[in-house]
Amino acid sequence: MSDGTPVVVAKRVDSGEDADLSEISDLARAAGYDVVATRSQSRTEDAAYHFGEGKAAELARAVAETGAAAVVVDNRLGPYQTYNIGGKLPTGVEVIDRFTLILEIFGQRANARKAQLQVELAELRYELPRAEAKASLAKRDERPGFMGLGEYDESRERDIKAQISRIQQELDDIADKEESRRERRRESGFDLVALAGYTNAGKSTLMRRLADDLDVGENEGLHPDLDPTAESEDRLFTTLGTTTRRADTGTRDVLLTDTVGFVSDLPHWLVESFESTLDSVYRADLVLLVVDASESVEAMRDKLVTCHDTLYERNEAPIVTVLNKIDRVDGPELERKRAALDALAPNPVAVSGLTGESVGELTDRIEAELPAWREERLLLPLADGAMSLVSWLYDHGNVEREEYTGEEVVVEFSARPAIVEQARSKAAEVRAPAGETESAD
Ligand SMILES: Nc1nc2c(ncn2[C@@H]2O[C@H](COP(=O)(O)OP(=O)(O)OP(=O)(O)O)[C@@H](O)[C@H]2O)c(=O)[nH]1
Ligand SMILES: [Mg+2]
Repeated sequence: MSDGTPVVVAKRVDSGEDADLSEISDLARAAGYDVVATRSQSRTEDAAYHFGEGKAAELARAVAETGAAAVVVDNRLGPYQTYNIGGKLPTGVEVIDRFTLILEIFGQRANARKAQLQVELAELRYELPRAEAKASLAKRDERPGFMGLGEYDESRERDIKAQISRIQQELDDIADKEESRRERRRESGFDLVALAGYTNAGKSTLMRRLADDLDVGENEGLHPDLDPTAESEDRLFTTLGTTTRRADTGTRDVLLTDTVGFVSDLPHWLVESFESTLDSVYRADLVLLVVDASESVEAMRDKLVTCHDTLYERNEAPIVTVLNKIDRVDGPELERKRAALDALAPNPVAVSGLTGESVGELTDRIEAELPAWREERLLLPLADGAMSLVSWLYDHGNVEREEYTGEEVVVEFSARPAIVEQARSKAAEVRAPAGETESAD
């Protein structure tokens, strides 16, 4: 849709030298736009135009010179500011703010039903205050078609609210199903580890490095929703949905989930719209917070703060910070960055997902940080069911010893506490199968 469409990118900062236009340009390119010009301004926000009125006129000239079809603004624009800037531009030229742009990218990449619903929900939440503004403008000035949203219609706000609650309901149902799936996976002895981090930090690359090469058929048999692929590209928001693969970290059976990256300056409602996707992070047993260590300390710090803010309220799991891309950083520089970021990223693991360097240290650390397993020893008669219990223990925990002595078998194993409880009742069942107990009558 927007492939190759020329756009002008603009950004305002309150003070200081030049605004950094690199991330917003990357986002525009990720949406498929061709960035043909950039403009920035350092001044306080203008109530009417956001930029100074002179800068708004300069944007219009840049559009005319380059034939751009839209102006992409990195700042948070109010509905009236969007309208006023639009009024300066040649007719038909759109004003796109940071959130609309991100929603556009998400919309293009949303394949699964859940992702589509989340994008739709975010779009509606974005539209609601604008529909309200449009209503009041229409009443005041009788200007129909404000911001290209179509004719003002009395019932539009009510429609939006009804759609929001319908989608919210459907997403809640999906979230419930996913929560029970996480519980089933835990009951089957898996630990759930999630990769989180800023977009483009290298999560998907690390995922492929950690995932064991179980063939897909076997993967599918175990868990129909496991996905063998996780794309990587030097592009923002390559990953949108969630991908889960098995990883062998030594003794534990880990299911590793890769998901959407974080990005700064997102309004609350946008993050909320992706809540059920982020649940795979919030409800994991351990979170690996991936940071691109090849960037400047300042960029790393800003991105870490964004990640912590996103995780802060709802995350329940311990966090291990992973400094990634160390193939691009020399030893002294890495040490300097590690020290500078010590407060935000205590005791990090430094790896390269691309070359595999130090990935072994990471798997050791994963094992060390996962919730502790309990040790247990069971003595079973060599009766019906004993062998299937032993193989169940192999599937759900870590069997350390298995010894046969004539009529009995001794198994020593470790597993998560819930599994140990289940094993005990299964063992009681083997010793005295239901219906065959002597005291039955
Ligand atoms: N040099 C180097 N490049 C890496 C490393 N890990 C990832 N990259 C590159 O960084 C870019 C982003 O990697 P991805 O794995 O797609 O990052 P991501 O965090 O999944 O990104 P999104 O899904 O877009 O949020 C790609 O070009 C990777 O090849 C690394 O350890 N070293
Ligand atoms: Mg990715």
